[in-house]
Amino acid sequence: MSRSAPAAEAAPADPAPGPDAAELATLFAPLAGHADVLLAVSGGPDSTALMLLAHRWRTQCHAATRLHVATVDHGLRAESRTEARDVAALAQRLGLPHAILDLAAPLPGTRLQEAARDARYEALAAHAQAIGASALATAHTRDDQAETVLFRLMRGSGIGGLAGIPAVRPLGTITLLRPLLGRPKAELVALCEAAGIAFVRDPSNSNPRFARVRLRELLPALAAEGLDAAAVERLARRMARAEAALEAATDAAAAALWPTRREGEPALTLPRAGLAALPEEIALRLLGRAVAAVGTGPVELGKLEALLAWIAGLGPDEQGARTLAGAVVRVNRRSVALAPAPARRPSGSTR
Ligand SMILES: Nc1ncnc2c1ncn2[C@@H]1O[C@H](COP(=O)(O)OP(=O)(O)OP(=O)(O)O)[C@@H](O)[C@H]1O
Repeated sequence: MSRSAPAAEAAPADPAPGPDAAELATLFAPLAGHADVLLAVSGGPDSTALMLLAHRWRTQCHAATRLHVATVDHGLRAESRTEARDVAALAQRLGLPHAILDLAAPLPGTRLQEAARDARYEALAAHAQAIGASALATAHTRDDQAETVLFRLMRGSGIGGLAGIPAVRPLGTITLLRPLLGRPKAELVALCEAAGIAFVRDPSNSNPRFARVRLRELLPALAAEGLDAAAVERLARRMARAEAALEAATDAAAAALWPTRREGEPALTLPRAGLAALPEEIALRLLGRAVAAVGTGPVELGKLEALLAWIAGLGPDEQGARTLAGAVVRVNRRSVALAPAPARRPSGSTR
């Protein structure tokens, strides 16, 4: 990584530009309900700004929440330890406890970015629990939100995926918070610079080997056509609203069609006519839940669409069976029955 400015002994400038006390109180309101919050700080500009702003919020708004900081050292680059120690030094100057976390196991050679992210969240969540923090805060920005939504659009995501990164979500037994999700990255970079704080720039963020990086390079051209981060974030908010309504409608359909189904039951049966009578989007979601409940987990939307189209295309007296994501789906005149697929099946046999 390259540093934006010398990792000097510069004390954070005060008073610094950025949100005032009232804005800080709004931004960090989701943290206020937790006695202890762990801040995930990589040393990049966004998370360095998160640490500065959260500290300012605590002091200026007299918040009672105790802040802790952790940096995950993935051990992938020679400089990573020094960078983690620089974050530790800044945290110390702010009076915040800091920990450097190593990964539990070496990372695989494939899907490195995804594997690193999963391992990072695991390490951060485990540390949060160990220190008694009930929430973990990351520094995702409006730019991250826009990038995620466009990336998912490119990958054929449905409404849920286009809802983007949630500002609050459960992470095991703790809560994951993203208080800066509505703020532009440029503002956070400017804030660090104005405060005289050095930050690191991860070279993997500009490595065109990664699809996300190639997409990021297209963003200025899209913004010039009006599809900027604010527009994408608005789309994500609307999608999140639609997603919540559709999930509620699916809950209602599930309650009507499986009123007696208990958690952990190995097989379930949906009335074929009841499924056919639902709006297609709700039928897809219900079928997706059913497959995930008896099979091996979430199903790709395209495969689910193909399954529903196959069911809908069967004549009233026709029957058949298909296997999807570890679930066998058997259709007869009256019902669509789902059961776990046997662990190993002879190839081609789905009946
Ligand atoms: N090495 C690290 N140590 C601590 N926190 C980190 C580290 N890397 C990232 N984070 C946290 O995660 C946030 C998002 O980082 P980044 O955008 O690089 O992650 P990502 O791989 O895109 O993961 P996500 O799926 O969470 O978006 C950062 O702002 C920071 O809060």
